[in-house]
Amino acid sequence: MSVTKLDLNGDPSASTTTEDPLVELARQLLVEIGEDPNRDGLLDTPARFARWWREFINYDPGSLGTLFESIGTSQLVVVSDIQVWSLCEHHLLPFNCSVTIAYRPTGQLLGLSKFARVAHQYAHKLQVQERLVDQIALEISTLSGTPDVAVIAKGEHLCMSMRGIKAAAQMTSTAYRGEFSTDAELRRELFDLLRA
Ligand SMILES: Nc1nc2c(ncn2[C@@H]2O[C@H](COP(=O)(O)OP(=O)(O)OP(=O)(O)O)[C@@H](O)[C@H]2O)c(=O)[nH]1
Ligand SMILES: [Zn+2]
Repeated sequence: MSVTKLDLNGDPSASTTTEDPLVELARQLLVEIGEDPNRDGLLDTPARFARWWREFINYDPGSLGTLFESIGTSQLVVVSDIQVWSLCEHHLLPFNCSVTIAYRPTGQLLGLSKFARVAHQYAHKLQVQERLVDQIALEISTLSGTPDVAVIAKGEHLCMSMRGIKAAAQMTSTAYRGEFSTDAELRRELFDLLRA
């Protein structure tokens, strides 16, 4: 794993390729936990570690901008059970979430795949689950021009199940924007749909 540093004066021949600092960090980590980074099985591990971190934080959601013309109704649209992985910012351990996004497209219609792209985009950061749902809801609202957005996520955090209290549990967090935060009837409609 290497990082290419471009010459600041714009001379491409002066660019240098240096090792990603994450590689050395991983070697040090292995030493600290009593491992030998030079043993056969671990030789490529620091480079793999660096690659996975870069892959995680450099997630590219691709195109988010595809919008379709409004169909002129305020029907409820729900995209449910989008599976994402994120990292808890307290322990740097993974948590998985099943994310459900609902909106009333009074503005424009958002392409179906964009809901998953947005969910992954905000999962690919150090997170707490409450902020994850908030950020997804705001982004969907901004992209679609629709104030009425709800995001519900159900997650299991390895920092809770594999260490510490060692209790597997599901955490549900919600973000309601626009009418979803004021209209109990609309929320009930959403819950009924999710149960159906
Ligand atoms: N609210 C919330 N808490 C989280 C999330 N992810 C992890 N946590 C919790 O963050 C807390 C961090 O608490 P600390 O007491 O500082 O850390 P700790 O000593 O490792 O705590 P324990 O996990 O209880 O062993 C823990 O209670 C975690 O379970 C999250 O997404 N949302
Ligand atoms: Zn944690």
